[in-house]
Amino acid sequence: MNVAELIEKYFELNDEERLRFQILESLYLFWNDQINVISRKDTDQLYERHVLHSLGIANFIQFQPGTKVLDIGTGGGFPGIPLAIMFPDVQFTLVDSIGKKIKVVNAVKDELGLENVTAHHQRAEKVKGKFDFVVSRAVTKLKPQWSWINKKISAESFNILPNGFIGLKGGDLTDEVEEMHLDVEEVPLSEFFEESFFETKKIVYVAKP
Ligand SMILES: C[S@@+](CC[C@H](N)C(=O)[O-])C[C@H]1O[C@@H](n2cnc3c(N)ncnc32)[C@H](O)[C@@H]1O
Repeated sequence: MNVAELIEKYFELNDEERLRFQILESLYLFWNDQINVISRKDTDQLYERHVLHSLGIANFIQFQPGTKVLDIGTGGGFPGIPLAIMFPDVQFTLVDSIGKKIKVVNAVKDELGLENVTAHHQRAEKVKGKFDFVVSRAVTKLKPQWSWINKKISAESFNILPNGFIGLKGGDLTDEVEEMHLDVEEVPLSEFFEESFFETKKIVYVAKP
């Protein structure tokens, strides 16, 4: 199954989106040789393990045009870059505390001509401004992430779900969820995607109280 087929199994793509997703592979192969942003054993699984995984969020919520999304600990741009391809009218801010990863994000963004992405070498705790949603994948436990970002989530919601945090996580989350002392919605990605990789993967959603 080629790239477009894997993504188009689940999402309708227009020509521009399809082309951008196709170009991603050569961009990440080139950049990953120089700066390790995705595990080298995973590069042949880029579309399933990184792109489709990131797009789990697009199955959970269709962001409205004008939504502002912050991706904390984006690494080489996950989930921010695939989401920015899928939602061209949504503004994405991608941050990571490691500068060379942001160099890769900026190169990918420029090659794809993604005008809805800005990327900064910055710690999540230091980001200024307000966002409708904060997203992340594989950064740290929920509680510290929530403490970094909860005051950066705007109180006025205009999407189908209240503003909040949407994370991509794996494994047993019982302890992490308990220590949050807030409602945490857990949605298995196997509800959306049939590939076995997603059997243990989840979306976690915390609405701003
Ligand atoms: C395991 S990587 C995941 C990268 C990417 N989200 C992905 O799924 O491919 C975790 C990333 O979080 C970044 N990170 C950790 N703590 C951070 C913080 N306080 N602020 C910004 N980035 C942070 C690290 O530099 C690293 O790039």
